[in-house]
Amino acid sequence: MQILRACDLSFSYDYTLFENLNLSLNTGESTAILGVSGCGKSTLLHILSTLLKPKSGEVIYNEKSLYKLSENELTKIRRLEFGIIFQAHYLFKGFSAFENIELASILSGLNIDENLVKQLKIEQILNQKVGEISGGQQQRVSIARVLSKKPKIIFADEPTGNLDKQTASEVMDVLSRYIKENNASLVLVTHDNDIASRCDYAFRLENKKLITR
Ligand SMILES: Nc1ncnc2c1ncn2[C@@H]1O[C@H](COP(=O)(O)OP(=O)(O)OP(=O)(O)O)[C@@H](O)[C@H]1O
Repeated sequence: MQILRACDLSFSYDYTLFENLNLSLNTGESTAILGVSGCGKSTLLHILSTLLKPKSGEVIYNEKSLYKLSENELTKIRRLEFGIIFQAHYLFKGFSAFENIELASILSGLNIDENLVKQLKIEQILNQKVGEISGGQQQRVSIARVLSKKPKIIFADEPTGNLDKQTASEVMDVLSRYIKENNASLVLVTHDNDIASRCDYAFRLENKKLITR
């Protein structure tokens, strides 16, 4: 079932990044976006996930045109229904990994999922302050934090960017299982063809459009 649709999106800074771009995301499915550095992948992800208004076009989520909603309604969707995994993790550095994840599970009203913690291999570092763990460990904590609030769509910018091949593949197992079990959707930006191949659909942002890889 379709959960999000981008219709005729255009965006430019001092030059056009994309024009009349269309994309549809379905529940239970994953989509990868590839493309050369600087082509606008992160910008597109920001537009799809409520963070940046397009110059023209619409993003329709559950039949609502996102950028026609009030800032309050948009914030509510972003906080409760969307899970955004950034390249910069925006974790609270002075808090432990556990406390960072706990903040998100409070939003979902659920306990921290111990299986998720195990699958992401972060049990050993839960009590360490985020400022004292590695970039790859922070990346996995930020994924646990996002999944703990049980989002309906996950928007992930290079979710495996800091990870070795084996750990990257395990993180993809976790994300894939999450969307199947929760009938959620995943859209991720990556430079890694192997990661893109693990998704149900893969597109390349090229010549201001999304083309099938
Ligand atoms: N706030 C901004 N103001 C002006 N230009 C910007 C801004 N943010 C990004 N850009 C420019 O827009 C272009 C697209 O950036 P974006 O981060 O979307 O690319 P990307 O495809 O995700 O790149 P990468 O793969 O290197 O992460 C880049 O040339 C970037 O310098």
